[in-house]
Amino acid sequence: MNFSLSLLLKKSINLQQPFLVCHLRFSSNSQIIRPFIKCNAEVPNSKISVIGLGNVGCALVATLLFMKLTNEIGFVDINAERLKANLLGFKYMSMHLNYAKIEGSTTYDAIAGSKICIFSAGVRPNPGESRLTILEKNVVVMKDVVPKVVRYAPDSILILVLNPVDIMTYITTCISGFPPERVLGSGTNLDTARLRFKMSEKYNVATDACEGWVLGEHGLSSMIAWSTCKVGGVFITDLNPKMGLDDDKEKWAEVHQYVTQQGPGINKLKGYTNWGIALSVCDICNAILNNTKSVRAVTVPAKGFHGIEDNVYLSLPAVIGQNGIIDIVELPLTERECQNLHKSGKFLFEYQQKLKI
Ligand SMILES: NC(=O)C1=CN([C@@H]2O[C@H](COP(=O)(O)OP(=O)(O)OC[C@H]3O[C@@H](n4cnc5c(N)ncnc54)[C@H](O)[C@@H]3O)[C@@H](O)[C@H]2O)C=CC1
Ligand SMILES: CC(=O)C(=O)O
Repeated sequence: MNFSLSLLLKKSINLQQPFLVCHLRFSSNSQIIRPFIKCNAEVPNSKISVIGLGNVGCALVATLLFMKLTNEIGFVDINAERLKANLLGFKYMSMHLNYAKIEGSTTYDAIAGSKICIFSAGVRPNPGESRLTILEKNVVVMKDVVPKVVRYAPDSILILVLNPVDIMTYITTCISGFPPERVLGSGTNLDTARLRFKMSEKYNVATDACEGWVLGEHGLSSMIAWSTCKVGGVFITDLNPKMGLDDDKEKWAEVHQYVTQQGPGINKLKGYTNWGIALSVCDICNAILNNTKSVRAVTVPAKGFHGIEDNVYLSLPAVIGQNGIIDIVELPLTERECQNLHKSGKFLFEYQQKLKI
């Protein structure tokens, strides 16, 4: 018991009236928390909203809370009951993690004024199916959802998670009319993490000692830029010039298989994936909110980079800050890597072209 509380209790036991006086003194919030400035509208906005509170959306909100990235979270879902249950769960969770204002609703006022809106509403592929099989269904969802987000959060930065994420980024850019720097896809940030994880296992070192990029589609046509892979600052191709090739004795090509099979593999085991993508997207949010200018592999319009001529959306390393995508890093890829990136672009562009938006 602290000193003032013990005094208060003593008084309340001995004398009825002083207790009442004390009680009245502290009954009004406005007297305890006294106004200091007239309005705090100048405080930078860090509200993050999630559209679609399923497996991914829930993992995202939980991770945002754990990371204490923002003190204002909004979310929307069409499933009112699940939404209400999760809203209560998150509110109680936030009590243990300091102050955070959390709003959840089936209507879009919950996301009003957001700095960042993350899209995870829609369907996921059935185990064993490609992400591209859900393209048309998720286009329908985005046609419904994006205009509402634009209306309620017109200045936000949009992050796509919904699959197939690269084409969804293209569609959202078209529907929203937002400038391309404010629409990005989680893309191969997750695949790049999976690559670096595998490298760290192989060399028995920390993941931050491993570099390297997975680029192109977030899917089977992605490619690993082997020439960029480093461990402890050393280019692996200096030690093994055959890295990633068919006659590579270290069989690095199997790491590409590993990377592309993680999503489908986890999906087969539990029906969905959520934890890795949640942290991957929170990492992008951190770069935006704190203007860190971190370089991450995210889905961007790739036309004009590496000789790509089609208006296709692919993952390339991008510098991310408070306004979204600031710059794109054009890596010095080998000819073979460039060809693989083009193949991935052609593959996605075929799907993109068939769409009616
Ligand atoms: N890019 C990536 O690396 C990853 C992408 N994903 C993708 O994220 C998406 C979501 O996956 P899960 O969360 O597992 O699915 P889920 O089925 O658990 O959640 C989807 C949520 O969207 C809601 N929803 C559907 N239509 C809506 C609408 N019109 N408006 C508002 N809410 C709506 C549903 O009620 C549901 O709560 C899938 O497309 C999945 O493939 C998942 C993991 C990783
Ligand atoms: C589902 C998905 O896209 C992934 O975990 O890679």
